Amino acid sequence: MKRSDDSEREKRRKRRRLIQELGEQRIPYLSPADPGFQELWDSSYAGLALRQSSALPDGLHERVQSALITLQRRGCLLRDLVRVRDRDVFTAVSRALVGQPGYTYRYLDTRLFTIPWHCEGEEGQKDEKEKPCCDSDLRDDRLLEEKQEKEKKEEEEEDIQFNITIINYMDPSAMTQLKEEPYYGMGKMAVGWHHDEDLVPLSPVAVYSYSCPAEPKKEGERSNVLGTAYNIACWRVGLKVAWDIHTPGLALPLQSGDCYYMTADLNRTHQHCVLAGETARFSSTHRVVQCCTGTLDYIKKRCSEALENLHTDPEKNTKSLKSLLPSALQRIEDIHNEVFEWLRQYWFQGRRYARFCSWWTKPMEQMEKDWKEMERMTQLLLDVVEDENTAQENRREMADVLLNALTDRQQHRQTWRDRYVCQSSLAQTLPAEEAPADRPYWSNEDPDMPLPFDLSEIINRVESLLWRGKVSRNKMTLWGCMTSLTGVICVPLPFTWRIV
Ligand SMILES: O=C(O)CCC(=O)C(=O)O
Ligand SMILES: [Fe+2]
Repeated sequence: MKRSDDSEREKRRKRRRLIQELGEQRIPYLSPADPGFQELWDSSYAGLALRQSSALPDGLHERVQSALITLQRRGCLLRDLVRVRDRDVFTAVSRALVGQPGYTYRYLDTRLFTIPWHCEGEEGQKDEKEKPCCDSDLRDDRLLEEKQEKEKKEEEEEDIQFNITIINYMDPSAMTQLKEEPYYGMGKMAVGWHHDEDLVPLSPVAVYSYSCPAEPKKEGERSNVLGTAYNIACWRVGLKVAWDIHTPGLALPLQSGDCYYMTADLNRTHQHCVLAGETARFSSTHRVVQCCTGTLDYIKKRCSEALENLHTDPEKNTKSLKSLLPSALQRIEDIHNEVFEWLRQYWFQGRRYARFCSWWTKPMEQMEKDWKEMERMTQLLLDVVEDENTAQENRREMADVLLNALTDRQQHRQTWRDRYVCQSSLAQTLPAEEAPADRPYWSNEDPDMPLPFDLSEIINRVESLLWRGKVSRNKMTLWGCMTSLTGVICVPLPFTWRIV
């Protein structure tokens, strides 16, 4: 958290410096009609590739486009509440994450959970009831994904499989406040400048762009009529070299059905934005997400690892911790914090997942149960640390581990509560099932919960234990020095640390 805060601050500083340097001026950017466009593309944007709509097989467009429309009609595409520069905002585009079952994708402090796409040979797929309602539609999307994957493989001879796609939708006529692109004057942005986050290094990003046909204009409305066709401003992707105000930017128009690719390390060295056209538009943005810490399998393994340290005596029906080694305790308390974050992320997005896809419901219920057991484990650790009769040699170290974990936990809880409270006003515009849920949250008197939500009182207790430990140690050292100096006791004092 600290490191990401620092890098955020650093970025803000850099951005301010660039804006100052730029003053009132705008940096030039080139579009296809401008001289030098292709040269600029070749020299400064070589990782960008375009595959025009006509180069894709017949039949594909229709299937993919109808799949996208179905997702939208079924209400699967929703605006995310993300965190940008310490503020919570709605994304201008509505989105859905579709991909490998159990995968998640993190961006702007938000973890999205996949609507699973169909996987060949998957157990659950045989059970019709378990399938997400839009699964059959997603298969079309997967065809596209397979195709793009095959093409990319041929091009790059790399064994890369896209594991997720973020599907975006926006109808500019329904948006009143789109931001102007600030550095180049490229026009209204649907998605601001960014690098795609959370990808494996060098992951290509393959984007299918579908602009819906324009509604015919009504009598009397101003339009550029060319015979029966309209000259409609089209959607574009904007590219710029990151932290550079000298290289001109590039604006690439996208006709409906075009694909563009960001290959090699373009996503790292450059930023991109999406410039709104006049009609509604979908995009399906395929990528290879880091999956080491972002899958359900991963977090389930972490839960099991933590719970292994909990021993239940079946006769007495009591629980205890198996290992009190500080390194083991540290790992478990870290897992506890990590699981809490998954739960809050999930519930912050309300019940939207359950509405059209039941895939995550059971796993999240289980995760909440596991996390409750971890609350019990923290309570058991606190008992050991506070028990004066169990003279544990590493009691101070245990208290240290506990204090660090509780301090982090308290801070996370505060951050999530703030996000929730601050959202409440924004969220009032949402249907109940999409509004953020304040979960897990409980009152301090909840008999089901071993420890309170607000940890400040416990943190004070553990802090004062450590503090008293220090005082007692200093007193003993002082006493040892005095007595050996006066010669009353001439042997070194046996010294053991004890928290009293
Ligand atoms: O819609 C596009 O063309 C790209 C969207 C994008 O940059 C994103 O979803 O990360
Ligand atoms: Fe992007």
